Amino acid sequence: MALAVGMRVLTRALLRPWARGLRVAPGRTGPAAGGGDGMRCFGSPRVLVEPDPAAGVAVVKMRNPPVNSLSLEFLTELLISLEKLENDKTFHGIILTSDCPGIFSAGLDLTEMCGRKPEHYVEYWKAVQETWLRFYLSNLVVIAAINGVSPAGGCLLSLTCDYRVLANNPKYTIGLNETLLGIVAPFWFKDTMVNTIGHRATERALQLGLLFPPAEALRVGVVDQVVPEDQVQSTARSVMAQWLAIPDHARQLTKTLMRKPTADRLLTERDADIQTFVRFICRDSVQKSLHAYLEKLKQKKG
Ligand SMILES: CCCCC/C=C\C/C=C\CC/C=C/CC(=O)SCCNC(=O)CCNC(=O)[C@H](O)C(C)(C)COP(=O)(O)OP(=O)(O)OC[C@H]1O[C@@H](n2cnc3c(N)ncnc32)[C@H](O)[C@@H]1OP(=O)(O)O
Repeated sequence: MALAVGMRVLTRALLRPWARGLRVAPGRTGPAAGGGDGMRCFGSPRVLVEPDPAAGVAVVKMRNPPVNSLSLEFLTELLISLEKLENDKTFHGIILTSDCPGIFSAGLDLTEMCGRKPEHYVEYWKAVQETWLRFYLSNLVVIAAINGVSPAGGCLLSLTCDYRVLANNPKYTIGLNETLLGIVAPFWFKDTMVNTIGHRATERALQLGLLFPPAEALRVGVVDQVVPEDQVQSTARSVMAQWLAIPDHARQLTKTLMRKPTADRLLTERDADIQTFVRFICRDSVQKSLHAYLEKLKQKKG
């Protein structure tokens, strides 16, 4: 039932005008296609997929410049790429990384949550929920090669992965900083963090909106490994090899066992969660905070 709802969201998304023609952009043979068997890169305007069929792995590169903000279009393209890889028996794992220098993802796109109509907020939030559910419950091994800053929704996306490798650069902070924007991380953002770093550390991190630099992120457990910047991709590949060496059915069932209770909570409260989001985001005070935050980002340049 829940899966059917998810499929409907995805199908509707695929029917949108801007989603048409996203299917497979003919590409070059991927540099990541180490097997050299000629399988081509594919993807969409904002998501580049570099397949390595010999290894059963695909590198999924987010390229929604300047900051990989998670707009409705971008989320839809990510979902389409994930679904395509999940439906192709060649692939057992994906490495999620960024094509935007210094930025993994700036999180949810603030322009999707500012000055829009309630119907838009409903549509956007459905896509955010769907992305979380799909990545969190994916049967594939998903490893995040975090090669840039990763606040809020960017951090959440990496927390849906099975393993996080972060580049050792003090600028590459990671965390759920929603409170700094005057907004609140929904319960499933919070639950994902609790499942990763525990209750007390999450309570502190979320209330203070902490963005952890690499050493601290490693200490608290937000990431699993910190490596020199030029070793992020190779480390993600070695970690992937370890994970793929485990019998797939046993690993998948164990992942489901660990994650299903958390996902089920959103699946059963999906509509209520949308209503909560829309009510919250439509508040004048919240809109003011978000506008002010966006303005501050823009003025930073001037
Ligand atoms: C009562 C119970 C309630 C329960 C709760 C219910 C509902 C919950 C309600 C809401 C929850 C919603 C959850 C949201 C989670 C999020 O992800 S919010 C987004 C948080 N993201 C951030 O804080 C990051 C902001 N960005 C930055 O800090 C910097 O941009 C950067 C990522 C560090 C990069 O810096 P850099 O100097 O390289 O670039 P610029 O800052 O110059 O940015 C370039 C360009 O991009 C625009 N931009 C940046 N981030 C975003 C974004 N997230 N969305 C949209 N646009 C973004 C920036 O404005 C610049 O634009 P330009 O000036 O037009 O070029």
